[in-house]
Amino acid sequence: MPDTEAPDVTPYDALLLLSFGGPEAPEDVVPFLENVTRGRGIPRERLEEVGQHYHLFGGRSPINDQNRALLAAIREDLAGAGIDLPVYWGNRNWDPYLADALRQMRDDGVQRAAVFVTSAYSCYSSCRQYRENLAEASAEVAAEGRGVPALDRFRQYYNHPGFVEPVVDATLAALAELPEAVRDEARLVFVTHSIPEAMNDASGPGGGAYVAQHRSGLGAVVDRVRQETGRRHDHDLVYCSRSGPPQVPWLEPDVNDHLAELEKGGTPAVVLIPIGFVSDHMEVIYDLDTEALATAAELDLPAVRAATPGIDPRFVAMVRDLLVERAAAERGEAPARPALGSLGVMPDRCAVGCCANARGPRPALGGQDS
Ligand SMILES: CC1=C(CCC(=O)O)c2cc3nc(cc4[nH]c(cc5[nH]c(cc1n2)c(C)c5CCC(=O)O)c(CCC(=O)O)c4C)C(CCC(=O)O)=C3C
Ligand SMILES: [Fe+2]
Repeated sequence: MPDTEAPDVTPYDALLLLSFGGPEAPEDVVPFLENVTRGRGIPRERLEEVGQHYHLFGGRSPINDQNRALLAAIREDLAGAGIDLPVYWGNRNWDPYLADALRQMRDDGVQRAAVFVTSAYSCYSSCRQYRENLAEASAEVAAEGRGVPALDRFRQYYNHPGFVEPVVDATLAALAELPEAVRDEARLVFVTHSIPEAMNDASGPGGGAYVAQHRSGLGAVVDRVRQETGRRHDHDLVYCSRSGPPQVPWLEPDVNDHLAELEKGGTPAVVLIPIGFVSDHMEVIYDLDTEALATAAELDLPAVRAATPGIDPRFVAMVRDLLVERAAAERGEAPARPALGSLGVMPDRCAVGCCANARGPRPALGGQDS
């Protein structure tokens, strides 16, 4: 970039990619599931079933390779913008673990890092739990007596144009794959991870943010699709990957049940849009591509699954935009904060009590009280 100056990322001297992690070999599957579900009361049968999903794909989750690709793309994007910043990667549930990433950062002399989490929405699982992970790993590394970098987690980005625009294009591409005769009447079925109703009720600063954010974000997608096609497609928000004991209510309807209802009601075709996922996780390749598409085929309902953002250049550039935005804010400036839809921008630091942990308060970084 000869003519433009590199954006200022002071006070940051590193970027950290924080993700879920996944098994990479058959022998990893059980220990991985134990890490995920420790103390979360998930029935044995559900764990065995989910283990089978992983074994169907050779015991290897796609998520770590997707994060390796994202890491490479972020590094390339930052370098292309003239930003010279090391990028680290750590997971909640599998190697490379978050605490090891923080140790490496400490050893490399990192003082203050910005944190990008591979999860776009507010709820305990997708937001506060990561903030607890940051607090716990920081405390673990700090206890070694050689310091630990300060960590600032980015705001939620479900409504950032860099997330929404790739979903719009993926929806248009999926519509184009449907037979022309049914394309105009195709229903847009947005899918996200189910969570317990109580977790949704406690999500965000005022409660209910998980569902509200999905509705607002998918509304922006539907509007943009209409601009491109001239049609406002009927649409729904439905759920996949329900877990937990049967007596605990989770968000419904399940995507498979919903497809059966749509078919009964005469819907001629559907596009499945995994709006809750930033890349093709196991939930996408198993719950949607394997299970839901099989349900649609049984129903004789034409269905196409839209792509996730993955390493779309706009999604990758969004990470840089969030970095530059947050750096400016931390320097006391008032940066532009792009956001689509009706709900506005989420704060850089979560409100006190936001996305409460059902099992009681635990230390969490990135809050107004941390
Ligand atoms: C909201 C949400 C996201 C989206 C936000 C984000 O991306 O973080 C997400 C992502 C993911 N969830 C994943 C995997 C699992 N989630 C589980 C369990 C659970 N998820 C929950 C919620 C979420 N999960 C909840 C409320 C539970 C019940 C237990 C608990 O209350 O904690 C279980 C245990 C078995 C089961 O119960 O199904 C597994 C194996 C993977 C990796 C996939 C891969 O390998 O590609 C990813 C990206
Ligand atoms: Fe999950």
